[in-house]
Amino acid sequence: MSLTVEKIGGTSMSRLDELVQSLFIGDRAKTDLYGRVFVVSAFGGITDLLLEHKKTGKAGVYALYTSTEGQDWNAALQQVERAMCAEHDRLLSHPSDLQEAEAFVRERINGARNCLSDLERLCSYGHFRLADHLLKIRELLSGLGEAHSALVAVLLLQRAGVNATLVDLTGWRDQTDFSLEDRLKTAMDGLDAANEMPIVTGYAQCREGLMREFDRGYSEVTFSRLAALLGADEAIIHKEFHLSSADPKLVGADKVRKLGRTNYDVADQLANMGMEAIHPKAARVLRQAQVPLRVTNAFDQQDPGTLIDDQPTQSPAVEIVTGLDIIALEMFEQDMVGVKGYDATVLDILTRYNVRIVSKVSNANTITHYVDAPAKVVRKVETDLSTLYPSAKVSSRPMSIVSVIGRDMQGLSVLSRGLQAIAAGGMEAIGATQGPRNVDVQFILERKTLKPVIVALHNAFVSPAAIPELRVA
Ligand SMILES: Nc1ncnc2c1ncn2[C@@H]1O[C@H](COP(=O)(O)OP(=O)(O)O)[C@@H](O)[C@H]1O
Ligand SMILES: N[C@@H](CC(=O)OP(=O)(O)O)C(=O)O
Repeated sequence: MSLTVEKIGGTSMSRLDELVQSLFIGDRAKTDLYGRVFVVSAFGGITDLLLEHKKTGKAGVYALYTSTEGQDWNAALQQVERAMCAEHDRLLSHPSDLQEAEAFVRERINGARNCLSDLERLCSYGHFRLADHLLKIRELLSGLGEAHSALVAVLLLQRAGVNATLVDLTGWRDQTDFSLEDRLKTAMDGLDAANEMPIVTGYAQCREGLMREFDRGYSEVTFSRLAALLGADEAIIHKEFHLSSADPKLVGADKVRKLGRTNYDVADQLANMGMEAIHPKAARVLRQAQVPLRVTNAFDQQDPGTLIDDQPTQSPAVEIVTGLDIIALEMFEQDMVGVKGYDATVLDILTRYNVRIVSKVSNANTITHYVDAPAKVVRKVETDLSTLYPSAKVSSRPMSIVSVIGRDMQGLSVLSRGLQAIAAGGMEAIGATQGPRNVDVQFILERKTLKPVIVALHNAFVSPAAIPELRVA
């Protein structure tokens, strides 16, 4: 029997009703239903409400609870409860399923609320510090989202006649101290994948702390570790769209092309640009276990999607254009020339505030980091730098970055052609960089031009009108 481990992301989970009749069942014979283990994310937007919004940073329950300003986390938790119930009310129809899902949400949300209130009370005494428990709280809250979506999927599938089994790795009321590997092994032990369909929570409670090691996007880590552990024939990530030459929502679903084939190098560049084809740490696990990875469109299961492996391409080409808003953090110091240590100090401070660096440039007296972090955090970095280097000019500015990416773009003059395409669209690049490895070219822009520049570069390099050697066949 072949075995696949398959992950469904949050955006697709919210369309679970469509997936039951296509991805999960489709036109499969009864026996072909099995041999597939599904790892599921929380419904779209739920983890954002539980923790903080992944893109905007807007505070969720976790961020409110841990802020020092005494904010109303309880109201936010009620909002999560309402959002979860709205999801399963929309998806389930059988009264007993609805009842079960509602009771489940109530039990877990009340449990979490009690934990948070008790801890708050405890920490009002000097001996107990909230700071010692931050990670535990983050883990506790995260698990609620995946436990709920997995249960709803199981209820829907069982109602459709599938022998689906809930595999809850969230450690709810479980005292055992498992490593991730042991939690996965124990949960899978005794399951008969040939005759049942395990629906596994993308969050797994473990000694290492999934959130500490991997933070958001953690369900891909659970997915990859499970695929490696079970020696899966293939690991498959189902997404809302095919992995495409640009965001279909931005450029138009009819204008983008499916990648079809790419490699982990490109996947890493995408992750760096915040467009996670796969969590980089999950990619490494699959690479090492030699499990092939496929990214498909959850709603187009006739199509094999995109295979990601370690192979270089035969012919240079542009594969994808993607971008994001960043902040340019600049330190100008006349005395920097020829003196070592400035860079290391900036890095130390950025690390301390957990600021994600997307790219950087430096010259004789200026170091600029293009970072993906809330403005509030960047301001703290600026203050620390100004205190350490009183004669330096430290500043930050909102900007955007667009990257043109391909396994090999040797000889394609992407930098100069890209600048021409931007200028031809009446826009301007503030900066541009190309490394000697020829896998990406980055353009730095004013924020208002992010979207039109992605469209312009996609037109120039990928659309049917683009010069043939620039795009993937
Ligand atoms: N190059 C791209 N190919 C496909 N989707 C993309 C691309 N760039 C951005 N997206 C966007 O990514 C969004 C999230 O999709 P998906 O990865 O399925 O979410 P999730 O993390 O919930 O699985 C989609 O709505 C799509 O608009
Ligand atoms: N729900 C979690 C885990 C995850 O991986 O989600 P997604 O597959 O939707 O990116 C998050 O938002 O971080």
